[in-house]
Amino acid sequence: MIKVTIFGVGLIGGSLALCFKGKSGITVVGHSSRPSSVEKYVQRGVVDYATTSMREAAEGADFIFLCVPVGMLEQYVNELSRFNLKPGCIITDVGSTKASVAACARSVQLPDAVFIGGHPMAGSERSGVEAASSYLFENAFYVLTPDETTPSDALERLKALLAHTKAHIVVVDSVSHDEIVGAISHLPHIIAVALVNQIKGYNDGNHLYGSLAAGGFRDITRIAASDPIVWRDILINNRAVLLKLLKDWNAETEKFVRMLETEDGSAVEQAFREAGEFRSKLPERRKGIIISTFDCYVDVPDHPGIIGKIATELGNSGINLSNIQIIESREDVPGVLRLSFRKQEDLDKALAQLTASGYSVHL
Ligand SMILES: NC(=O)C1=CN([C@@H]2O[C@H](COP(=O)(O)OP(=O)(O)OC[C@H]3O[C@@H](n4cnc5c(N)ncnc54)[C@H](O)[C@@H]3O)[C@@H](O)[C@H]2O)C=CC1
Ligand SMILES: O=C(O)C(=O)Cc1ccc(O)cc1
Repeated sequence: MIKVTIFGVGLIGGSLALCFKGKSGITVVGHSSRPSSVEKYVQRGVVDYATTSMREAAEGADFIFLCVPVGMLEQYVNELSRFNLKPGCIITDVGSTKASVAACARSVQLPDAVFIGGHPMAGSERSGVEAASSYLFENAFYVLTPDETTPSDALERLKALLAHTKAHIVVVDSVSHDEIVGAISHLPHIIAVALVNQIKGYNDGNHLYGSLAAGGFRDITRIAASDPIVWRDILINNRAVLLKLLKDWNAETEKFVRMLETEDGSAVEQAFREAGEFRSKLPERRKGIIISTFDCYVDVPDHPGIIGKIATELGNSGINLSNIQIIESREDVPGVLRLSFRKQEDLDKALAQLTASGYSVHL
């Protein structure tokens, strides 16, 4: 039996557990310091076994995944170094930053064990085991950050296990990882939060800002709803990279200030043209780090059970719904449901199915 231990069975740890559980020869063990969480993991069928004992979870494990907030990773690595780990045990993490945990693992004596940093570049603004899904990493990139001391057979064993996630493995050095992911994920999260808070300030004076900000504004700021603790740790940990990126960001917004002050319409045009051109070349079909959803809106009569009815109808037709939400902003119809899908194909199927069942559906 291969024992895979997960510390921090939340969105990412829970999703990994679901990818491995039930696969032949694998037993998944979850750890939490809270007894009520341990019970919940087993009840929900996310792990085969769960314990509040770090030692029991770690000892005998072939693979250990650290899936806790970035600020806790070093503490966990230090703690693991005090246990009798199984010879050949692979310790990996899923933190959104890689350089500091790699440096910590290098400085700590981990007899018989090998540390290889990791970062599944998929997730969502949701958190906790309730949001975990075995499909989360499918077709996404999964970065591994081995260094020159990493034994190649250990890297291959980790890659073989991660094949269960159906993600595409990419090997990058930890410092480059933090620079690139800082730019494409951490900076956008800061911008989304700053933008929402800017509008929140205006809304305190006039509530029309919030009312009219539905739709597109909600979409581009979805990631502003991400977990505050997880993001506190990521931003503080990657602060050196982010301070440089924020300076560059200020320079970009300054360019717009100057274009508007000087009424330079052709410079505005050029900025949109350049951005559009680069954006059109970005890979479209691979799941990116910031995941888009494919949405449609359904007018629904205001009666109990309607959400369940629609969800069941889609489920029975094999259509994977990723989110369902009641929208209150439209007053001209009895009720509107926003249905979100991860794939265009599922959205297309849902449109056909619900229209055939007599619902009024719009994009
Ligand atoms: N949220 C996302 O989309 C992604 C997150 N990550 C990384 O994965 C790790 C876990 O993030 P999520 O699964 O999103 O978070 P989560 O909040 O869903 O899960 C965190 C887990 O760590 C446990 N934990 C242990 N000590 C904790 C402490 N001191 N404070 C808070 N929680 C503690 C929690 O009980 C929970 O089970 C983080 O390092 C994050 O940077 C990586 C890829 C995507
Ligand atoms: O919700 C989204 O689209 C994200 O951006 C999720 C995410 C959060 C943190 C990561 O390190 C990787 C992906």
